[in-house]
Amino acid sequence: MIRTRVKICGLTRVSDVEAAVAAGADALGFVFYPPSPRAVTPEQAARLCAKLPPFVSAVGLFVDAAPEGVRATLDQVPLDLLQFHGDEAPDYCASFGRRWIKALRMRPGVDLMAERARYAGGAGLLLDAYDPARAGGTGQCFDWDRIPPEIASSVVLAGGLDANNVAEAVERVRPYGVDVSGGVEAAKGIKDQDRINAFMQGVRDGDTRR
Ligand SMILES: O=C(O)c1ccccc1N[C@@H]1O[C@H](COP(=O)(O)O)[C@@H](O)[C@H]1O
Repeated sequence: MIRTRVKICGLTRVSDVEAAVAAGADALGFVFYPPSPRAVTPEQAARLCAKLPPFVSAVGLFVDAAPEGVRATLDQVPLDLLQFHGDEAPDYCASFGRRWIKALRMRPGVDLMAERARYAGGAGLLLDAYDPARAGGTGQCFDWDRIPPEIASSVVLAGGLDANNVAEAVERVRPYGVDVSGGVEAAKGIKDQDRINAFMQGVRDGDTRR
């Protein structure tokens, strides 16, 4: 059975990090985008990462950040992977000497095959809903049928996932991984252990059907 990887994003509290790890998350996301209600400082993120087990990855999320800001964050936080969620160019993404993924917001008309070729130097693509007013973390789904079947197994699916829809998402899309933020929260930036556990159960249910 294929095991869909899970990233839980937007962690701001040690207790939420512990709950996500205990539930079996593969990766934890830390938002370095000040306008987000889930934003953390490098100092906070360093504390949150301090007790991560060896096989759980720390992912840093940036949105069109100044390169010196990304570098300063990397000096303080042991990030395993960078997630670029804005309009960053491939050369920018590759300039930090760290593994990275590119988030693509599913704008009308986006050509995923062309974008995949454009960002081929990265570790993968994350697909999120498009909202012209917000950079991400919108809690909205997009039409999963827009994902070309030939790339589905390599993408991370995001956008509006929660315990109620993630099993269907995994079964239908068959992605490499899923990413969730709002769907496991009690309030913005405050995760809920029961929702995390229910989400993980949904992923496993989807895995048994994919
Ligand atoms: O979480 C945020 O606040 C955020 C801000 C700016 C860009 C991306 C953000 N989060 C990412 O958005 C997607 C979907 O989140 P949700 O599950 O719909 O709430 C996910 O990749 C988060 O990492």
